[in-house]
Amino acid sequence: MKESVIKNLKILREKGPLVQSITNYVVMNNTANALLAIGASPIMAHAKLEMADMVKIVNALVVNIGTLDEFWVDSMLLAAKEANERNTPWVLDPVGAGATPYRNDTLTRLLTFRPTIIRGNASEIMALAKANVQTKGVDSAHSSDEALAFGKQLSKEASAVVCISGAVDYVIDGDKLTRIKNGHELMGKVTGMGCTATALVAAFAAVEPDPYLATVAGMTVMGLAGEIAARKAEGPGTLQLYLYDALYHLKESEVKQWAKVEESDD
Ligand SMILES: Nc1ncnc2c1ncn2[C@@H]1O[C@H](COP(=O)(O)OP(=O)(O)O)[C@@H](O)[C@H]1O
Ligand SMILES: Cc1ncsc1CCOP(=O)(O)O
Ligand SMILES: [Mg+2]
Repeated sequence: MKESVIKNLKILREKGPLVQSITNYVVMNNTANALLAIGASPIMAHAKLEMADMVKIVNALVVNIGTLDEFWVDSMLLAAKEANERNTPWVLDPVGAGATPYRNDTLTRLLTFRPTIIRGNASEIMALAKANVQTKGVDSAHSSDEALAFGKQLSKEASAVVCISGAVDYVIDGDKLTRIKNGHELMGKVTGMGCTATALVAAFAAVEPDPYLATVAGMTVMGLAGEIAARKAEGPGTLQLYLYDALYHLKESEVKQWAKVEESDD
């Protein structure tokens, strides 16, 4: 697993894939900068009139429903449909799933276009798997351990790779499971860390044909960069800044030494 992360980081930096995001107002700048820092090329685009043309030229797509509205939802559906038809990998970030019926209905419609990967926090994954949970807006009210069974169910039902993020990140592909124990609790104090993880996962999916390996690579790199940034940070503000530097400078030797990635049978 570690070797695959290292290989994919090298390929990503060589290829500089183009990643489109239809994402929320809160994180547009942060996720674009994180994509640049890791070596990808970001484009944020949500106009309905350019959607089909845009999806044709990108290497991966993020659909993040964080600040959805009726105009954006139309664009999201168009983009997801186009990506599905073209076999372009697309990653769904179900921000705030379970918070309102509008979010849940939109997610049900998006799922019909078969996301390649779904990355959410524990409450969001539980809500998507139809657990009867009350979520706390965009933040998780559950641990990733609590969501594991629901993540497995969702992966099978949606035929997608599912990532449940949290203190431990789980990456699930049907019966396959990887645990990633990197990251830092200060990451929970900066908005957009999950959205950034999703964007990185999309960048890896643009260069790695196996979405399971791409998700493991994206989440490992995010966790490591968060951990490295937290060593220098004095609080949430500096954590955000140091995260870009950590992504930019992340070395093969650091992945080898510090990645805590385990594939397991349960
Ligand atoms: N307590 C924690 N310890 C280590 N890493 C964490 C912790 N909480 C969040 N992270 C990391 O922060 C990133 C965002 O995860 P999360 O907070 O679950 O998503 P979201 O921002 O969508 O709620 C992931 O890379 C995750 O591993
Ligand atoms: C605060 C907020 N409100 C709508 S989207 C958003 C950002 C959520 O980002 P993340 O899920 O990565 O913390
Ligand atoms: Mg989130």
